[in-house]
Amino acid sequence: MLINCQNVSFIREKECILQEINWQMSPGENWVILGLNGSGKTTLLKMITGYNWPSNGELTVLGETFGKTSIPDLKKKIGWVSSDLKHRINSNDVSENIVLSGKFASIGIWEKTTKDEEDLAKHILIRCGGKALIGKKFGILSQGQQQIVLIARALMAKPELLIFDEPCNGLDLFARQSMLDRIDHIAQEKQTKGLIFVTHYIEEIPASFDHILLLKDGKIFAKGLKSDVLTPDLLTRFYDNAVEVIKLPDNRLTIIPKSSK
Ligand SMILES: Nc1ncnc2c1ncn2[C@@H]1O[C@H](COP(=O)(O)OP(=O)(O)OP(=O)(O)O)[C@@H](O)[C@H]1O
Repeated sequence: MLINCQNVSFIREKECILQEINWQMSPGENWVILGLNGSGKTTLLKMITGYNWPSNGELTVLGETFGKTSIPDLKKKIGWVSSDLKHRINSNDVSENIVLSGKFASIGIWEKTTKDEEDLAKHILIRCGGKALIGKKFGILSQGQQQIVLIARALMAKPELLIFDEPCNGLDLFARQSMLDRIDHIAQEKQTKGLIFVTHYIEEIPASFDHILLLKDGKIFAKGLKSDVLTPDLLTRFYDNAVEVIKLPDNRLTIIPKSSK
């Protein structure tokens, strides 16, 4: 099991932010987490990555049970691509060095690196579609290019679990499509044991993500196979608004509010 949440709750300032979460993710599965603003997605991810500690219940991630394991070791096995990270990166660092820093799970490089490690960083950046970014400072890159660097940085650590937290935020239509294709490609190449993709938009779900977790008000509203969860009935109850589910030509799905006429 990659993730095993058993009755996990997270309480802050007397408020139950996550309530009795029961969720299992097996190796080889790719999950999408969907939920409205404030539903608890980031809180759950922070718990899985060792930044939040469960208030109740038992949480096991990559075979390590919280309370019995070294969290820094666990953090190294998980890659997290989020736009939050962009603000913490030194804008004067060149792309390949940012990728290289992923090996040490650090911001910036504070350890001596070998030529092999430097070559590997460039190789991963090229594989992620970032050949033209080598030698360029992070600060001058477009949002889409910065996301490519962050994905390559996450892969540099050879993570067992890779999390994409709203990776298409701020991307234009075409940069978004190429980002989604890239994520799909990483999934198909099975570069990690499992992937988690957080989004607000159903049409962004790449074909290789076949499991969905719906979070609502800090609770699991539904979980399971995409075909069972993304139904008009269930989503209408989830959003408290009548919606239609529409299949796009490339088999992706989208939803639109149902006309009241
Ligand atoms: N440390 C904390 N102390 C108090 N409240 C918190 C804490 N962390 C999160 N919350 C609250 O928990 C709720 C869930 O927040 P969270 O960021 O997990 O939602 P989210 O689903 O990721 O939302 P979004 O889609 O807007 O990113 C929010 O109401 C937030 O204010």
